[in-house]
Amino acid sequence: MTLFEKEKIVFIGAGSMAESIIKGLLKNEILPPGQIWATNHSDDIKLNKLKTDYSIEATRDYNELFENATMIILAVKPKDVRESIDAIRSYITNDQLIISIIAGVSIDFFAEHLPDKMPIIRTMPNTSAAVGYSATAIAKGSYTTDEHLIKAKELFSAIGTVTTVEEDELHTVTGISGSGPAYLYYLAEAMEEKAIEFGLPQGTARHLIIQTFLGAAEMMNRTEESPRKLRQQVTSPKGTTEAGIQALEDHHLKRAIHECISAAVHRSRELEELYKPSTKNN
Ligand SMILES: NC(=O)C1=CN([C@@H]2O[C@H](COP(=O)(O)OP(=O)(O)OC[C@H]3O[C@@H](n4cnc5c(N)ncnc54)[C@H](O)[C@@H]3O)[C@@H](O)[C@H]2O)C=CC1
Ligand SMILES: O=C(O)[C@@H]1CCC=N1
Repeated sequence: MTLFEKEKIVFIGAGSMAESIIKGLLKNEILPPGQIWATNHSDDIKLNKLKTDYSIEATRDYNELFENATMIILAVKPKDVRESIDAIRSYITNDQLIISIIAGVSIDFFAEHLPDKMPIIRTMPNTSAAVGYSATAIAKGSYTTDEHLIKAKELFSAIGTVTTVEEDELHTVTGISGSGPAYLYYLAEAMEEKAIEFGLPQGTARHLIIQTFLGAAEMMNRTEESPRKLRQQVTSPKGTTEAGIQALEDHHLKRAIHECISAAVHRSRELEELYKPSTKNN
């Protein structure tokens, strides 16, 4: 018997992250499409697309949606969290498992709005889930058992790596790996723009950038060397890299990156404040 043989997983908020996770679950045959259900607020096109593309079940009939549901994955935007919790509360019992992928919103917030002793797990995946490369971090709540944790880890392993952290560490995780793909795309965007300006065909530039990112990531993965050491190995005295890195230093890029991560972490903490238990101030 597989770990998920008796599970019915319900996605609340069938948007892009839910789709990425669903894709990973099906690709890795973690559970069959018939055991995956999804709903969203009003995006009929997306709901129908999920049904057609992945053969999963999709409905806005909550009686049908929650019938025999065992795991509920909350995947709405933070701004929609109160409305979605209000809508599902009466269908939830504490023999189910709640897993949130919502940035910033605390386990305590969900606990306050759901039945007593509710097992709740909070996670932070990233969009690379769509290709099986998410760096997901996972934190448990007070009523989460080892079995819940094992199941959640198995589930998110289908879309990449899983790292267990304390809940408070999820703010930093969000600033690093949750938002991280966007920082790297931003860098790729800038590199591609300049390559094209200097006359490289877009396709050539794209390939070279992708391979450079993959190669650098693989070097970090396979060697024990620090990123600083690896950077120094590229940098010949009076060579091209030295000239390039000097321009980055002149423009304080490292400071900008530090500020970027601080801003993202700060925003995650702000979201937690907005959705503190017993507040209605969003
Ligand atoms: N996009 C990303 O890179 C990542 C996002 N997250 C978190 O994942 C969550 C979802 O993000 P996305 O998938 O990008 O957003 P999205 O906008 O693509 O999906 C959200 C979905 O929620 C639905 N929705 C809104 N209100 C609802 C309600 N009351 N009941 C049911 N469904 C409702 C919307 O119709 C939409 O389909 C967010 O909370 C975000 O913090 C986490 C990690 C990475
Ligand atoms: O931008 C956001 O709020 C979400 C959380 C991490 C990545 N995207």
